[in-house]
Amino acid sequence: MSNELIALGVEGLGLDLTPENLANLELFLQEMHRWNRVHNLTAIDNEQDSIRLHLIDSITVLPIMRHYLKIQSPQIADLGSGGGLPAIPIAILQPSWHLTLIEAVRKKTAFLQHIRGKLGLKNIEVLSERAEAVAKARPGQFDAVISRAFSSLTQFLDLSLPLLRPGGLVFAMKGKRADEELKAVCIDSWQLLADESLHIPNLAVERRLLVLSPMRKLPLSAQH
Ligand SMILES: C[S@@+](CC[C@H](N)C(=O)[O-])C[C@H]1O[C@@H](n2cnc3c(N)ncnc32)[C@H](O)[C@@H]1O
Repeated sequence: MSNELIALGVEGLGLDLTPENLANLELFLQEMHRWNRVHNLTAIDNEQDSIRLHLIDSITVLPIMRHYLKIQSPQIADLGSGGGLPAIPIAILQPSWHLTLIEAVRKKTAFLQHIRGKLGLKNIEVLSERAEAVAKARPGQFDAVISRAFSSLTQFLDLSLPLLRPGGLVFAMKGKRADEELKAVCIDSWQLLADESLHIPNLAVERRLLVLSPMRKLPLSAQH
């Protein structure tokens, strides 16, 4: 695996990556492969697929997130982070954003802590907990919640709602079943702000990023 190999895919995304960014992304992938061999962190073991499917997929969301997250240092929760996607690549490329990685399986959070130290990522925290528990323990603390391959859209929205600050956003990384999943979402409770197609260089798979915001119900006294 080389910097050039990663650059081949990320060039097409229009992100201005520094040599340090590329070195850190590469180190992350190397560590993932190393831990995968021992702990089976992810299902895909082929290096080329891994680069495209995991890493590139995770950073294609960045331009859209940048567009919607206007504040300087948003607090973002990644539910069901697994081996660190999409949170680790985002944290590498956006050092001013703070990411909370929530993952229930301990061997995975051990890997995430290892990555935090290895890459010197000061802008992430790793919680070895179920998202349901964090939703209760830390209500209203996040400007955004994101997930990739975590749960159904409706379950993800239900879990995200208590975590969000007023004005907070949900970013749902989805594949071709997005339309079907959107039909199940209560339109009185959620507004779909964007449904963006993600283009992954050299790979013909349908990937989409849905951006949603909760409709806050007015208290009865404020309704006419
Ligand atoms: C299919 S993996 C996806 C991991 C990563 N987001 C990715 O895209 O590679 C789903 C992850 O969610 C975690 N998970 C499932 N339900 C969870 C919950 N309620 N709270 C926290 N983590 C959960 C699982 O342990 C697993 O690591």
